Amino acid sequence: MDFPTVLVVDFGAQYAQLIARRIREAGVYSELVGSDTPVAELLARKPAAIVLSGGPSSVYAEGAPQVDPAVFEAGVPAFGICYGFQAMAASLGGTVARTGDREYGGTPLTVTTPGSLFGALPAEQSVWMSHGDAVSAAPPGFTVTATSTGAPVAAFEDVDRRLAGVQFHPEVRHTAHGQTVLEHFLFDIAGLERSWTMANVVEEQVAAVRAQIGDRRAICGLSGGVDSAVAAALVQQAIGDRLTCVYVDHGLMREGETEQIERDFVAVTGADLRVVDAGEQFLGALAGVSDPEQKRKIIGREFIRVFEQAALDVVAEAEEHGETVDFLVQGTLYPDVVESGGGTGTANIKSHHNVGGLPEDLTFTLVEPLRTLFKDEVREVGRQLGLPDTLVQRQPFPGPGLGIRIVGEVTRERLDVLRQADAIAREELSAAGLDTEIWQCPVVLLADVRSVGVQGDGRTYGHPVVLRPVSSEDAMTADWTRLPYDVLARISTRITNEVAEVNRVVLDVTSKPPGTIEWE
Ligand SMILES: Nc1ncnc2c1ncn2[C@@H]1O[C@H](COP(=O)(O)OP(=O)(O)OP(=O)(O)O)[C@@H](O)[C@H]1O
Ligand SMILES: O=c1[nH]c(=O)c2[nH+]cn([C@@H]3O[C@H](COP(=O)(O)O)[C@@H](O)[C@H]3O)c2[nH]1
Ligand SMILES: NC(=O)CC[C@H](N)C(=O)O
Ligand SMILES: [Mg+2]
Repeated sequence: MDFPTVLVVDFGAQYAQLIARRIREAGVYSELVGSDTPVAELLARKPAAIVLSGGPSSVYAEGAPQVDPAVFEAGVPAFGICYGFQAMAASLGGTVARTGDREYGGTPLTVTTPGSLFGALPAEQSVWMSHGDAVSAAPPGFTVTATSTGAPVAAFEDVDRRLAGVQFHPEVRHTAHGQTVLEHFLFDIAGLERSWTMANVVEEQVAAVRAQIGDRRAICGLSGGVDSAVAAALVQQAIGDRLTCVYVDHGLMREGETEQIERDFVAVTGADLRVVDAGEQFLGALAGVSDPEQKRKIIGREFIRVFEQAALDVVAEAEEHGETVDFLVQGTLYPDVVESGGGTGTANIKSHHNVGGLPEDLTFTLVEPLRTLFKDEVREVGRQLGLPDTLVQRQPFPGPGLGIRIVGEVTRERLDVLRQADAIAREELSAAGLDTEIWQCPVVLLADVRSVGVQGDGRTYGHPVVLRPVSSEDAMTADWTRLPYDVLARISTRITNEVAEVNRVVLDVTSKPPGTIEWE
């Protein structure tokens, strides 16, 4: 590790990676490690500090993951959050119990002793809690610095030993002063300094990709989206023209997408791009399939089949013979990984085509330089690489495309209907200047639902489309965007007038959680 690194020990929280990301935001490099990592291995990495994450277990339960006191004896600064706070207390001689006073969501916190963790922050503040257990007695040597109704010991610190912890979640935005508390730990208790920026990611990843691929060849799945554009630009910097980009037109794209990629990406980067028309192949494989997970796996598999063929073509054209292309570059981000159940002990919410949807017989070695990052971090990497805002600020569009926005079987006719409705919604949202305000706005066709309408004095029996405008910072959580009524009205009128099969437009007003952004 070249930069002082804070290791976040992941006890199985959906949001553990958020902690690492907030630490990086504070200017200190951070990575996750599994909670089963042996202490010796942990310490051998010479972490600048250790943060213990939240998690679903109860420390006093049999088999619950524990923290070896050796971690604290080694003199490494440590910070516990929620479960990590409780595990720290238990390990150092404090007590943890089920208090019966659960706290979920926004909770008032009273700072009893400002100390180093709270410093000049207000004595009363709102924090985000999610616990049923609580520390009932702090370990010897610690000062209790805050309290809440359900957590008599809601924060503690032992500045001499450079140890501290909190029951609440400083990493979530809903905790008013969360980032400041985290920074107080990093800078005032652990004594670290700001030593890292997104520019370091570029340097470090370019070097890592160079070491991984060497003088061999790679192909990159390029979608025209932000993540693959940034991944491709980064790998291009590492291996130059030994990278071939492959854009798969799987027939599930939106209107104008294929033309746009040529214009935006190739013009800017001069990349070697091949466009593969695989519409027949994908639609054939999806025929008769309605189950979302099955669709995702089929799409993930067909993508790989196309990449395999493209790799053979690249080899056939290459001057040196006997070569193979063994590396596949993908713009995989951390949310794709965690939702596919790829975090340490996290649930499978949906199989993203590029992670959980990959076929078992995958022979490519994956190159995923953005795998630990969140979208806004990737946008920053893109800017560092000199990509223009038109590319870097694009709204996300999922790899499986309109295939997971048709609830029911995917057919060519249904895709045409959805494509028209989607184009109208996008056109009106752009015209209203709302593109930067919304994260993305999926338009979903409820192909198996019909409702009665009246148009031109006649009866219609058509399908509804759903508008799903969301605001988000990183796609891990989202809220539905309060679009102006007149914009909604224009979209609705135009879709029902211009798309013959659609006679109803509905608005999705669900946040994430409980809903996900895409319907499938
Ligand atoms: N049509 C496509 N052709 C080739 N590769 C694709 C295609 N769609 C997706 N991929 C691959 O799958 C990865 C994940 O897709 P995803 O949609 O998450 O990222 P993206 O399209 O690059 O960015 P964005 O999130 O902005 O849409 C991409 O980074 C890319 O490597
Ligand atoms: O490349 C992708 N392959 C997928 O299989 C996939 N599924 C969801 N998404 C995108 O991920 C973000 C979170 O979406 P969800 O709330 O629906 O899980 C949103 O931005 C979604 O558009 C995908 N992107
Ligand atoms: N979010 C957490 O880390 C929860 C910790 C523990 N399971 C509790 O309920 O108190
Ligand atoms: Mg995409």
